[in-house]
Amino acid sequence: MRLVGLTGGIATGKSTVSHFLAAHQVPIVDADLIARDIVRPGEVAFHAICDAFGPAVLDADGSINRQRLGALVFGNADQRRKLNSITHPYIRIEMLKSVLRHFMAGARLCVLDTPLLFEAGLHRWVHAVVVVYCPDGLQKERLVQRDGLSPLQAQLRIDSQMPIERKKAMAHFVIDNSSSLTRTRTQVDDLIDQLMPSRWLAGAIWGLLLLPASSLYLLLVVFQRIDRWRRLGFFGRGLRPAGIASNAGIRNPGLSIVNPDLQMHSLAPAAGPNGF
Ligand SMILES: CC(C)(COP(=O)(O)OP(=O)(O)OC[C@H]1O[C@@H](n2cnc3c(N)ncnc32)[C@H](O)[C@@H]1O)[C@@H](O)C(=O)NCCC(=O)NCCS
Ligand SMILES: Nc1ncnc2c1ncn2[C@@H]1O[C@H](COP(=O)(O)OP(=O)(O)OP(=O)(O)O)[C@@H](O)[C@H]1O
Repeated sequence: MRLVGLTGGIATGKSTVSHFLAAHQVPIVDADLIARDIVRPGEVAFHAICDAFGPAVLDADGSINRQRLGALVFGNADQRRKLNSITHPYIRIEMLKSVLRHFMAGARLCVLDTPLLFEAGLHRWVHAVVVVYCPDGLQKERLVQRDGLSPLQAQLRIDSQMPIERKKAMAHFVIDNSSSLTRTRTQVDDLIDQLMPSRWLAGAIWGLLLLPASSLYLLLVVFQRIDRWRRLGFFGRGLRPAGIASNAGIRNPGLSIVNPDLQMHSLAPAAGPNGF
Protein backbone atom coordinates (compact mmCIF):
# COMPACT_ATOMS: atom_id res chain seq x y z
CA MET A 1 0.00 0.00 0.00
CA ARG A 2 1.26 3.46 -0.82
CA LEU A 3 0.80 6.04 1.95
CA VAL A 4 0.23 9.62 0.81
CA GLY A 5 0.09 12.72 3.01
CA LEU A 6 -2.48 15.30 1.96
CA THR A 7 -1.98 18.70 3.53
CA GLY A 8 -2.26 22.43 2.95
CA GLY A 9 -3.25 25.49 4.94
CA ILE A 10 -6.51 25.89 6.80
CA ALA A 11 -9.32 26.21 4.23
CA THR A 12 -7.12 25.78 1.16
CA GLY A 13 -9.29 22.81 0.11
CA LYS A 14 -8.06 19.54 1.72
CA SER A 15 -11.58 18.28 2.41
CA THR A 16 -12.63 19.21 -1.11
CA VAL A 17 -9.73 17.19 -2.56
CA SER A 18 -10.36 14.32 -0.10
CA HIS A 19 -13.92 14.18 -1.34
CA PHE A 20 -12.70 13.82 -4.95
CA LEU A 21 -10.19 11.15 -3.88
CA ALA A 22 -12.86 9.20 -2.01
CA ALA A 23 -14.93 9.11 -5.21
CA HIS A 24 -12.10 6.91 -6.58
CA GLN A 25 -12.55 4.57 -3.57
CA VAL A 26 -9.27 5.77 -2.07
CA PRO A 27 -9.46 5.41 1.75
CA ILE A 28 -8.92 8.66 3.64
CA VAL A 29 -7.64 8.93 7.20
CA ASP A 30 -8.96 12.30 8.38
CA ALA A 31 -6.91 13.77 11.26
CA ASP A 32 -9.52 16.48 11.99
CA LEU A 33 -12.21 13.81 12.49
CA ILE A 34 -9.95 11.78 14.76
CA ALA A 35 -9.07 14.95 16.71
CA ARG A 36 -12.80 15.48 17.32
CA ASP A 37 -13.37 11.90 18.46
CA ILE A 38 -10.61 11.79 21.06
CA VAL A 39 -11.85 14.90 22.90
CA ARG A 40 -15.44 13.71 23.40
CA PRO A 41 -16.42 13.37 27.08
CA GLY A 42 -14.91 10.19 28.50
CA GLU A 43 -12.50 9.78 25.59
CA VAL A 44 -8.75 9.69 26.06
CA ALA A 45 -7.77 13.35 25.66
CA PHE A 46 -10.85 14.81 27.34
CA HIS A 47 -9.65 14.65 30.94
CA ALA A 48 -6.20 15.95 30.08
CA ILE A 49 -7.74 18.98 28.32
CA CYS A 50 -10.00 19.68 31.33
CA ASP A 51 -6.95 19.49 33.53
CA ALA A 52 -4.82 21.77 31.38
CA PHE A 53 -7.37 24.40 30.39
CA GLY A 54 -9.88 24.36 33.24
CA PRO A 55 -13.68 24.58 33.26
CA ALA A 56 -13.72 27.68 31.04
CA VAL A 57 -13.47 25.43 27.98
CA LEU A 58 -16.45 23.25 28.98
CA ASP A 59 -20.06 23.63 27.93
CA ALA A 60 -22.91 23.23 30.42
CA ASP A 61 -23.37 19.63 29.24
CA GLY A 62 -19.75 18.81 30.14
CA SER A 63 -18.44 18.60 26.59
CA ILE A 64 -15.60 20.73 25.26
CA ASN A 65 -16.64 24.04 23.76
CA ARG A 66 -14.53 24.04 20.61
CA GLN A 67 -15.09 27.68 19.88
CA ARG A 68 -13.75 28.74 23.28
CA LEU A 69 -10.81 26.33 23.14
CA GLY A 70 -10.06 27.60 19.63
CA ALA A 71 -10.13 31.21 20.84
CA LEU A 72 -7.58 30.24 23.51
CA VAL A 73 -5.14 28.41 21.25
CA PHE A 74 -5.24 30.28 17.94
CA GLY A 75 -3.07 33.32 18.52
CA ASN A 76 -1.28 31.92 21.56
CA ALA A 77 1.62 29.65 20.67
CA ASP A 78 2.14 28.39 24.25
CA GLN A 79 -1.49 27.36 24.67
CA ARG A 80 -1.46 25.77 21.23
CA ARG A 81 1.65 23.77 22.06
CA LYS A 82 -0.03 22.63 25.27
CA LEU A 83 -3.12 21.45 23.38
CA ASN A 84 -1.03 19.78 20.67
CA SER A 85 1.10 17.96 23.24
CA ILE A 86 -2.10 16.46 24.70
CA THR A 87 -3.92 15.59 21.50
CA HIS A 88 -1.22 14.71 18.97
CA PRO A 89 0.05 11.46 20.57
CA TYR A 90 -3.52 10.10 20.61
CA ILE A 91 -4.21 11.35 17.08
CA ARG A 92 -1.05 9.58 15.86
CA ILE A 93 -2.05 6.25 17.41
CA GLU A 94 -5.56 6.43 15.95
CA MET A 95 -4.15 7.37 12.54
CA LEU A 96 -1.74 4.45 12.66
CA LYS A 97 -4.55 2.05 13.59
CA SER A 98 -6.65 3.36 10.75
CA VAL A 99 -3.77 3.00 8.25
CA LEU A 100 -3.19 -0.58 9.43
CA ARG A 101 -6.89 -1.41 9.02
CA HIS A 102 -6.84 -0.11 5.43
CA PHE A 103 -3.66 -2.04 4.73
CA MET A 104 -5.10 -5.28 6.11
CA ALA A 105 -8.24 -4.72 4.01
CA GLY A 106 -6.02 -4.67 0.91
CA ALA A 107 -6.07 -0.96 -0.05
CA ARG A 108 -3.46 -0.03 -2.66
CA LEU A 109 -3.40 3.66 -1.77
CA CYS A 110 -4.23 5.37 1.53
CA VAL A 111 -4.34 9.12 2.07
CA LEU A 112 -3.64 10.90 5.38
CA ASP A 113 -5.67 14.11 5.32
CA THR A 114 -3.66 16.04 7.90
CA PRO A 115 -3.54 19.84 8.16
CA LEU A 116 -0.42 19.74 10.38
CA LEU A 117 1.48 17.06 8.42
CA PHE A 118 4.70 19.13 8.22
CA GLU A 119 4.31 20.86 11.58
CA ALA A 120 3.93 17.48 13.33
CA GLY A 121 6.75 15.83 11.34
CA LEU A 122 4.43 13.21 9.82
CA HIS A 123 5.69 13.98 6.29
CA ARG A 124 8.68 11.74 7.08
CA TRP A 125 6.42 8.70 7.33
CA VAL A 126 4.66 8.91 3.96
CA HIS A 127 5.71 7.98 0.44
CA ALA A 128 4.65 11.32 -1.04
CA VAL A 129 3.25 14.64 0.14
CA VAL A 130 0.46 16.39 -1.75
CA VAL A 131 -0.17 20.04 -0.88
CA VAL A 132 -3.53 21.59 -1.69
CA TYR A 133 -2.69 25.16 -2.52
CA CYS A 134 -4.39 28.49 -2.99
CA PRO A 135 -2.80 31.90 -2.36
CA ASP A 136 -3.16 33.16 1.22
CA GLY A 137 -5.51 36.03 0.27
CA LEU A 138 -7.99 33.57 -1.23
CA GLN A 139 -7.42 31.19 1.70
CA LYS A 140 -8.43 33.91 4.16
CA GLU A 141 -11.45 34.88 2.06
CA ARG A 142 -12.70 31.26 1.97
CA LEU A 143 -12.06 30.79 5.68
CA VAL A 144 -14.00 33.93 6.62
CA GLN A 145 -16.85 32.88 4.36
CA ARG A 146 -17.01 29.23 5.46
CA ASP A 147 -16.62 29.66 9.23
CA GLY A 148 -18.12 33.14 9.68
CA LEU A 149 -14.91 34.40 11.31
CA SER A 150 -13.75 38.02 11.44
CA PRO A 151 -10.71 38.77 9.21
CA LEU A 152 -8.58 39.01 12.38
CA GLN A 153 -9.75 35.62 13.71
CA ALA A 154 -9.09 34.07 10.30
CA GLN A 155 -5.60 35.58 10.19
CA LEU A 156 -4.80 34.19 13.66
CA ARG A 157 -5.76 30.69 12.48
CA ILE A 158 -3.71 31.05 9.30
CA ASP A 159 -0.71 32.31 11.31
CA SER A 160 -0.97 29.26 13.61
CA GLN A 161 0.31 27.09 10.77
CA MET A 162 3.36 26.94 8.53
CA PRO A 163 2.85 29.45 5.66
CA ILE A 164 1.19 27.86 2.64
CA GLU A 165 3.99 29.02 0.30
CA ARG A 166 6.50 27.08 2.41
CA LYS A 167 4.34 23.98 2.37
CA LYS A 168 4.02 24.30 -1.39
CA ALA A 169 7.80 24.42 -1.73
CA MET A 170 8.16 21.23 0.35
CA ALA A 171 5.54 19.20 -1.58
CA HIS A 172 6.11 16.32 -3.98
CA PHE A 173 2.82 17.20 -5.71
CA VAL A 174 0.81 20.42 -5.66
CA ILE A 175 -2.90 20.65 -6.39
CA ASP A 176 -3.73 24.21 -7.30
CA ASN A 177 -7.20 24.82 -5.89
CA SER A 178 -7.37 28.51 -6.70
CA SER A 179 -9.74 28.20 -9.64
CA SER A 180 -12.79 26.08 -10.40
CA LEU A 181 -13.73 22.81 -8.71
CA THR A 182 -13.69 21.13 -12.13
CA ARG A 183 -10.01 22.01 -12.54
CA THR A 184 -9.27 20.69 -9.09
CA ARG A 185 -11.07 17.44 -9.85
CA THR A 186 -9.03 17.00 -13.07
CA GLN A 187 -5.79 17.44 -11.10
CA VAL A 188 -6.96 14.84 -8.59
CA ASP A 189 -7.73 12.36 -11.39
CA ASP A 190 -4.20 12.88 -12.82
CA LEU A 191 -2.68 12.49 -9.38
CA ILE A 192 -4.35 9.13 -8.83
CA ASP A 193 -2.96 7.89 -12.15
CA GLN A 194 0.53 8.83 -10.97
CA LEU A 195 0.29 7.55 -7.41
CA MET A 196 -1.71 4.30 -7.62
CA PRO A 197 0.73 1.36 -7.37
CA SER A 198 0.26 -1.65 -9.64
CA ARG A 199 -1.81 -4.56 -8.34
CA TRP A 200 1.13 -6.97 -8.32
CA LEU A 201 3.39 -4.60 -6.35
CA ALA A 202 0.64 -3.81 -3.82
CA GLY A 203 -0.19 -7.54 -3.57
CA ALA A 204 3.45 -8.53 -2.98
CA ILE A 205 3.86 -5.94 -0.21
CA TRP A 206 0.55 -7.00 1.33
CA GLY A 207 1.64 -10.64 1.44
CA LEU A 208 4.97 -9.72 2.97
CA LEU A 209 3.69 -7.33 5.64
CA LEU A 210 0.27 -8.71 6.57
CA LEU A 211 1.47 -10.65 9.61
CA PRO A 212 3.60 -7.85 11.15
CA ALA A 213 0.87 -5.30 10.40
CA SER A 214 -1.88 -7.33 12.07
CA SER A 215 0.38 -8.07 15.06
CA LEU A 216 1.11 -4.36 15.46
CA TYR A 217 -2.59 -3.57 15.20
CA LEU A 218 -3.44 -6.10 17.88
CA LEU A 219 -0.70 -4.73 20.14
CA LEU A 220 -2.05 -1.20 19.79
CA VAL A 221 -5.58 -2.32 20.62
CA VAL A 222 -4.39 -4.21 23.71
CA PHE A 223 -2.17 -1.29 24.78
CA GLN A 224 -5.08 1.14 24.50
CA ARG A 225 -7.44 -1.14 26.40
CA ILE A 226 -4.95 -1.56 29.26
CA ASP A 227 -4.32 2.20 29.31
CA ARG A 228 -8.08 2.86 29.55
CA TRP A 229 -8.47 0.36 32.42
CA ARG A 230 -5.48 1.92 34.17
CA ARG A 231 -7.01 5.39 33.87
CA LEU A 232 -10.32 4.09 35.19
CA GLY A 233 -8.49 2.67 38.22
CA PHE A 234 -9.19 -1.02 37.48
CA PHE A 235 -5.67 -1.90 38.70
CA GLY A 236 -5.96 -0.97 42.38
CA ARG A 237 -6.01 2.76 43.08
CA GLY A 238 -4.92 3.45 39.54
CA LEU A 239 -4.53 6.84 37.99
CA ARG A 240 -7.23 9.38 38.50
CA PRO A 241 -8.38 10.95 35.21
CA ALA A 242 -6.40 14.11 34.71
CA GLY A 243 -9.40 16.47 34.75
CA ILE A 244 -10.33 15.43 38.27
CA ALA A 245 -6.88 15.56 39.80
CA SER A 246 -6.22 19.20 39.07
CA ASN A 247 -7.19 22.23 41.05
CA ALA A 248 -8.37 23.84 37.83
CA GLY A 249 -11.93 23.97 39.12
CA ILE A 250 -13.28 20.71 37.65
CA ARG A 251 -14.09 19.47 41.14
CA ASN A 252 -16.04 22.63 41.91
CA PRO A 253 -19.33 21.20 43.20
CA GLY A 254 -21.20 24.12 41.67
CA LEU A 255 -20.07 23.09 38.19
CA SER A 256 -22.62 21.07 36.26
CA ILE A 257 -20.82 18.12 34.68
CA VAL A 258 -23.02 15.34 33.40
CA ASN A 259 -20.32 13.09 32.00
CA PRO A 260 -20.79 9.78 33.93
CA ASP A 261 -17.08 9.03 33.65
CA LEU A 262 -16.28 12.22 35.52
CA GLN A 263 -19.03 11.66 38.09
CA MET A 264 -17.81 8.16 38.84
CA HIS A 265 -14.32 9.46 39.52
CA SER A 266 -15.41 12.41 41.57
CA LEU A 267 -16.46 9.75 44.11
CA ALA A 268 -12.93 8.35 44.21
CA PRO A 269 -10.96 8.39 47.52
CA ALA A 270 -9.80 11.83 48.58
CA ALA A 271 -6.64 13.09 46.91
CA GLY A 272 -3.41 13.88 48.68
CA PRO A 273 -2.36 17.40 49.67
CA ASN A 274 -1.21 18.31 46.16
CA GLY A 275 -4.35 16.98 44.56
CA PHE A 276 -3.00 13.57 43.46
C1 LIG B 1 -8.64 24.05 18.57
C2 LIG B 1 -9.87 23.25 18.21
C3 LIG B 1 -10.67 22.91 19.48
C4 LIG B 1 -10.77 24.15 17.31
O1 LIG B 1 -11.87 23.40 16.89
P1 LIG B 1 -12.72 23.86 15.60
O2 LIG B 1 -13.92 22.97 15.57
O3 LIG B 1 -12.94 25.34 15.66
O4 LIG B 1 -11.81 23.61 14.36
P2 LIG B 1 -11.47 22.19 13.63
O5 LIG B 1 -11.08 21.16 14.62
O6 LIG B 1 -12.59 21.87 12.70
O7 LIG B 1 -10.14 22.53 12.83
C5 LIG B 1 -10.22 23.39 11.69
C6 LIG B 1 -8.84 23.61 11.17
O8 LIG B 1 -8.08 24.35 12.12
C7 LIG B 1 -6.70 24.02 11.96
N1 LIG B 1 -6.17 23.56 13.26
C8 LIG B 1 -6.75 22.75 14.16
N2 LIG B 1 -5.96 22.55 15.23
C9 LIG B 1 -4.84 23.26 14.99
C10 LIG B 1 -3.64 23.46 15.70
N3 LIG B 1 -3.44 22.88 16.89
N4 LIG B 1 -2.69 24.27 15.14
C11 LIG B 1 -2.88 24.85 13.96
N5 LIG B 1 -4.00 24.70 13.22
C12 LIG B 1 -4.96 23.92 13.72
C13 LIG B 1 -6.65 22.88 10.92
O9 LIG B 1 -6.36 23.42 9.66
C14 LIG B 1 -8.05 22.35 10.92
O10 LIG B 1 -8.38 21.77 9.67
C15 LIG B 1 -9.52 21.94 17.46
O11 LIG B 1 -9.06 22.25 16.20
C16 LIG B 1 -8.49 21.08 18.18
O12 LIG B 1 -8.82 20.38 19.12
N6 LIG B 1 -7.21 21.13 17.72
C17 LIG B 1 -6.14 20.32 18.29
C18 LIG B 1 -5.99 19.03 17.57
C19 LIG B 1 -5.29 19.21 16.25
O13 LIG B 1 -4.11 19.50 16.20
N7 LIG B 1 -6.08 19.07 15.16
C20 LIG B 1 -5.56 19.16 13.83
C21 LIG B 1 -5.42 17.79 13.24
S1 LIG B 1 -3.78 17.20 13.38
N1 LIG C 1 -12.08 25.48 -5.99
C1 LIG C 1 -12.90 26.08 -5.13
N2 LIG C 1 -13.67 27.11 -5.50
C2 LIG C 1 -14.48 27.75 -4.64
N3 LIG C 1 -14.61 27.42 -3.34
C3 LIG C 1 -13.86 26.40 -2.89
C4 LIG C 1 -12.97 25.68 -3.75
N4 LIG C 1 -12.38 24.71 -3.02
C5 LIG C 1 -12.85 24.81 -1.77
N5 LIG C 1 -13.75 25.82 -1.68
C6 LIG C 1 -14.47 26.27 -0.47
O1 LIG C 1 -13.47 26.77 0.42
C7 LIG C 1 -13.76 26.39 1.77
C8 LIG C 1 -12.58 25.59 2.34
O2 LIG C 1 -12.47 24.34 1.67
P1 LIG C 1 -12.25 22.99 2.51
O3 LIG C 1 -13.24 22.89 3.60
O4 LIG C 1 -12.17 21.89 1.51
O5 LIG C 1 -10.81 23.33 3.11
P2 LIG C 1 -9.93 22.50 4.15
O6 LIG C 1 -8.51 22.71 3.73
O7 LIG C 1 -10.41 21.11 4.25
O8 LIG C 1 -10.22 23.27 5.50
P3 LIG C 1 -9.76 22.88 7.01
O9 LIG C 1 -8.30 23.15 7.10
O10 LIG C 1 -10.51 23.81 7.90
O11 LIG C 1 -10.13 21.45 7.23
C9 LIG C 1 -15.07 25.59 1.72
O12 LIG C 1 -16.14 26.44 2.03
C10 LIG C 1 -15.14 25.11 0.26
O13 LIG C 1 -16.47 24.94 -0.16
